[in-house]
Amino acid sequence: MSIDVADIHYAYGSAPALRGIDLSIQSGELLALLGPSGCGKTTLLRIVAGLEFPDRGRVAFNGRDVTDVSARKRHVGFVFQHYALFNHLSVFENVAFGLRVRRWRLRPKRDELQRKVRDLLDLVQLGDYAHRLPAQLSGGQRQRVALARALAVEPEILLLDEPFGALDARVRGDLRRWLRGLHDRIHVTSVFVTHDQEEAFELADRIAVMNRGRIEQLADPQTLYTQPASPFVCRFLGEVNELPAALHARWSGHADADVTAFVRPHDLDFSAAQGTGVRIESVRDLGPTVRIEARHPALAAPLVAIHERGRFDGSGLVAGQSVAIQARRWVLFRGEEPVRHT
Ligand SMILES: Nc1ncnc2c1ncn2[C@@H]1O[C@H](COP(=O)(O)OP(=O)(O)OP(=O)(O)O)[C@@H](O)[C@H]1O
Repeated sequence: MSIDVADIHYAYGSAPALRGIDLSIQSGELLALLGPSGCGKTTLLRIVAGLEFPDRGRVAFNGRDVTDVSARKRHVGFVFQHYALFNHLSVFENVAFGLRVRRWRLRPKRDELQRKVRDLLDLVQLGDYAHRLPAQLSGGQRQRVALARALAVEPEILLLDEPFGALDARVRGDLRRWLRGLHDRIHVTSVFVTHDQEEAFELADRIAVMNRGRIEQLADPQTLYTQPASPFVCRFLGEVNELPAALHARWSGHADADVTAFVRPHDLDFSAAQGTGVRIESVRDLGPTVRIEARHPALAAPLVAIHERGRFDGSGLVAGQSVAIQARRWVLFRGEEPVRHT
């Protein structure tokens, strides 16, 4: 089922949270809403769900206007960061709950309900845990129960709000790969909220980067990374060096004084060279890579390069060494506007 959101505005009292959101999500797509805390991700998700109603704008599912339709009638499944499973009910009963409370016409018969819940538990790989209580599960297992419960009513849209936010990094990584695999099998149109760019990149078909109630850019991960639409998007996607015109003119061919080159640490190279005025301040061993910070007399912030270990070993780069800098890739901005490569 496709989702179309048009010109959505929403304010909490007099404080605007969404300021003109347009977004089209294709049927079967997995879309991430990515952005810093407070940018409006959750509010937008709740409007799609029907838990909030916009001050202005429309929401449509498969072309049908649902702006004024209640959450109950929108047939969407939800998973939240702290999903309130019923602690006194078994895993099986938690998943069955959504089916038991359906209107009697839609409520499955006993055998069918058993089969359905079993199938769902197998789908989330918890078939052997049906009789356990939530307290006897790990955090990751609990989130999978929450997902099975959301899927039980066969939603055509699945909405996930930081579903793995409360879990440790390792489990998060495992669960998001698992969720991606699940989505590839069941293809339910899904929207998930995250402030973690790595999570968005690994999971999503497309990512909407939000900032202060607006979408700054909507694109697939690769386009977002290689052609960020604004300095904000570029900074939000990870650490980046910002080099003024005079410094990068040599590589970029842009002598334009207003242009700034944004260079990722792994696209910046340092090499030992005398008399450049750029000095290494610190070298930090990160295992497979080495993080090197250098001080340029014209820049307030240190320049950061990340070198692969193979390239670093034997390079003679140590604290105090004077270095030449070279960028392999960059994106240019003139103020807030991207400058396209010619
Ligand atoms: N119930 C509320 N009452 C008043 N203001 C609210 C309420 N909920 C959210 N806001 C404000 O609306 C803005 C958007 O909030 P929202 O929760 O949508 O952001 P978010 O991007 O999901 O943030 P986070 O990543 O921290 O959850 C924020 O400035 C927030 O302070």
